[in-house]
Amino acid sequence: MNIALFGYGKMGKMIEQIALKRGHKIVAKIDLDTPHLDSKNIDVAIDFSIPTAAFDNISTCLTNGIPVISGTTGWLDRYDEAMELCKTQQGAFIYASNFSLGVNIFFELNAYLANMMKNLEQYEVSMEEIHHTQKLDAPSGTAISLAEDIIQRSSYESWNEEKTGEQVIPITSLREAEVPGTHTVKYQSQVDSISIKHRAHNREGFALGAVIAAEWILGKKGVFSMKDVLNLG
Ligand SMILES: NC(=O)C1=CN([C@@H]2O[C@H](COP(=O)(O)OP(=O)(O)OC[C@H]3O[C@@H](n4cnc5c(N)ncnc54)[C@H](O)[C@@H]3O)[C@@H](O)[C@H]2O)C=CC1
Ligand SMILES: O=C(O)C1=N[C@H](C(=O)O)C[C@H](O)C1
Repeated sequence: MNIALFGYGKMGKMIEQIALKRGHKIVAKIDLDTPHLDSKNIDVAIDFSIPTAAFDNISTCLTNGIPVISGTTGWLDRYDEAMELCKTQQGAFIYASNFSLGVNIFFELNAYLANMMKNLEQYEVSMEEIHHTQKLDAPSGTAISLAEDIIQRSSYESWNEEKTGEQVIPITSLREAEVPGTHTVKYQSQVDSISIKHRAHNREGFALGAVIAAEWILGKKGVFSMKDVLNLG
């Protein structure tokens, strides 16, 4: 499979290593100093760039008929537009706030727990995410996905960086050198607390998930999620 990388930073480099090991070729690396996209010979594009560039990168791929996988976070105000474009172009597109198998299992666990807790008013939910200090967005895309999955299943109505009301899920974002990504969901009552936590040890899980998604999307049309790729839930 011939892959174009949008963003050749920490994730782009890790994806390159894993893609090569799985027998794929990197035919284009698009970054700030190498912005040119020659759409010939590209089977699929993988975008791990920056929040302000993600939509344009996805849009370039879809208008050139290239299936695209995006892991960039912090651009979701334009997600609906990306879905529409994918439909009108009859393209193929997957966005995931987190491509690792472990976090996708954690998403299922979070949803299961949210269903169990939804009528237990003595518990209040809160969330914490820790990432490296170079991260541009906060809260993390993964924390937002976790919060939205709880909101769908409970009387919580929104999330915020602070506890601004009864029905608000507070998300604390901490930045510490070199942390690849740690997420905790905590339910607390007067008498006890229940926590679930996922800690990434490195970036390999994210990168492997993105390459597996790229392999999976070949020959498909539509907007998909990692749930489809991993056949979860
Ligand atoms: N969904 C997931 O599983 C994961 C998502 N991420 C997200 O992926 C993104 C990238 O993460 P990292 O690689 O750690 O960041 P990074 O900062 O190491 O790399 C980003 C790269 O994008 C480049 N870039 C800037 N403008 C660009 C443009 N217009 N087109 C193409 N490239 C451009 C930068 O020069 C840089 O090389 C972030 O949004 C991060 O939150 C990171 C890890 C896992
Ligand atoms: O920026 C990162 O590094 C990460 N970003 C994603 C997010 O915002 O959730 C996924 C992962 O936690 C690493």
